[in-house]
Amino acid sequence: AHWGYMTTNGPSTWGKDFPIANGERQSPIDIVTTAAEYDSDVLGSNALSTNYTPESEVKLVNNGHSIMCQITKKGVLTGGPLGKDEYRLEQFHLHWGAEDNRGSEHTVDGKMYASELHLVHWNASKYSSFADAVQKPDGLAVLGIFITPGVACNQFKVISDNCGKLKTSGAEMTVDTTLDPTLLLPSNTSDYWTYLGSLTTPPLFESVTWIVFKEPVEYSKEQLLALRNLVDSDGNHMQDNYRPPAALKQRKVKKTFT
Ligand SMILES: NS(O)(O)c1ccc(OCc2cn(-c3ccccc3)nn2)cc1
Ligand SMILES: [Zn+2]
Repeated sequence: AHWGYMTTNGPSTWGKDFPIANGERQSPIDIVTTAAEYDSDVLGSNALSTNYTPESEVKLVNNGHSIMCQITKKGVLTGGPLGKDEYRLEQFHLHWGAEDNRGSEHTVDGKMYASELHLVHWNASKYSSFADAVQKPDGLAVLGIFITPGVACNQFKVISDNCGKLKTSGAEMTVDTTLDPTLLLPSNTSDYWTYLGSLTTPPLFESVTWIVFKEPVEYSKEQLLALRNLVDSDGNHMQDNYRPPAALKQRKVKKTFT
């Protein structure tokens, strides 16, 4: 049966079809803030930098386990733990709960946020495409942004206002409006945790350099409700589509702030 987030096909069953689920660098993780190591050279050498071109139209897909925005413009992420390599923005998507008290994949000292936004990039300095990079240990970089209920996020409106038209799995649509991925980021992009991990959904490839921002962004209650009204590939409400934290094993989490 197709993997999902229900009792019958959820994260505890993924190891059957994807043995790497119990691997050495799985994601997400619980970020233990006191154990994270301040690493000035991650910060010092060159600050993390994003250079995104605003999308002139927004391509949205309900892929059965999340809502995804496919990126067509050139968007580059480099610096910080990525060094000189340039990672190209491929897509972004989210994970969320049925209620505000859960929904993020990474947790901070055990705290779960209502949702988590993932901006997925692939290493264009070393590989020829996302498909080529997706299985390489330095193939991907994902920005993790925590979402907490509050004021509406204007840049996210194009997604939340169209969830109603993307109800069922496989639904796609193109919205004729601009979207600047930079405006989906928190105001503080200097303070983050970073560690080597994996895709948080099957095939769980261990190819991701994770960069999780300390500062959450706010979405309105209505925007969070719009996500919860989506329908997954089994015809159920798409909710609680998050993987719980995996074992840290022999990894260190670095931080750029004291
Ligand atoms: N949640 S997350 O940000 O960690 C995250 C990010 C990206 C993901 O890609 C799924 C995927 C696509 N492909 C693929 C393989 C070959 C060709 C084309 C696509 N393989 N896995 C999954 C989870
Ligand atoms: Zn994700």
